[in-house]
Amino acid sequence: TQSTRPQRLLGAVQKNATRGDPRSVVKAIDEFCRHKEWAMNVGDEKGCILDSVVSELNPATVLELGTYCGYSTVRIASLLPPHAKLITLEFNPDYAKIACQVIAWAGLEDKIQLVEGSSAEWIPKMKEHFGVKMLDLVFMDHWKDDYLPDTKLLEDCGLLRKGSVLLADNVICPGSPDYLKYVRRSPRYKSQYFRSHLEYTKAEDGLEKSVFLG
Ligand SMILES: O=C(c1ccccc1)c1ccc(O)c(O)c1[N+](=O)[O-]
Ligand SMILES: [Mg+2]
Repeated sequence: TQSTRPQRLLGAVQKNATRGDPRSVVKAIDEFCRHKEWAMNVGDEKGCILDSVVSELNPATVLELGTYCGYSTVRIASLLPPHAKLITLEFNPDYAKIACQVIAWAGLEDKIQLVEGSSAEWIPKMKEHFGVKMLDLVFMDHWKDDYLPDTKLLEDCGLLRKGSVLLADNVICPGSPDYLKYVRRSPRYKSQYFRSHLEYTKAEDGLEKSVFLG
């Protein structure tokens, strides 16, 4: 039977990356997506912006919405301090199965908790089910129409504190106009746009970093 693109991406990791070396996993995926098959990872260019936000924040608790094949999951987790935790939610079971193996290849299972399900279902369970008190960083990279409702859900569930950072991928392409308007207009956020390009292409895209002011 035909393989899927995520399965081929995993194959490239297992062929070209070194077990236990997260940066080699990131590099193998970027090479595959740039030279073989495009895939919707945050990619190398926006990935460097992501790295700088994570390194500057040094978060203890990170929530990623939209795991896909685990590229940004591995990229973020490789920069976290020793006892920090990253919870990543993925709705698509086929993606989750691949991401689990990419995360294992990188040797980051101890830092990452991969949950299969919807953000709407799991955000309200963060505290009771994962023992999460507050989120220091939320990386939003799932369905673009869910960025805004999920942001309001994070607020309503009391998961954001003064200084919590929302970092949203694809605010231009494919775009999340309602989310962008909300965080840029709201007095409760200090928002900043990092201009870049859609992964592995010349199309404009960017990351929006929004600090919750409490
Ligand atoms: O929605 C798409 C998309 C739309 C159409 C075709 C392929 C992908 C997409 C494109 C780039 C992204 O970085 C990304 O995160 C997504 N996504 O699905 O979440
Ligand atoms: Mg994306």
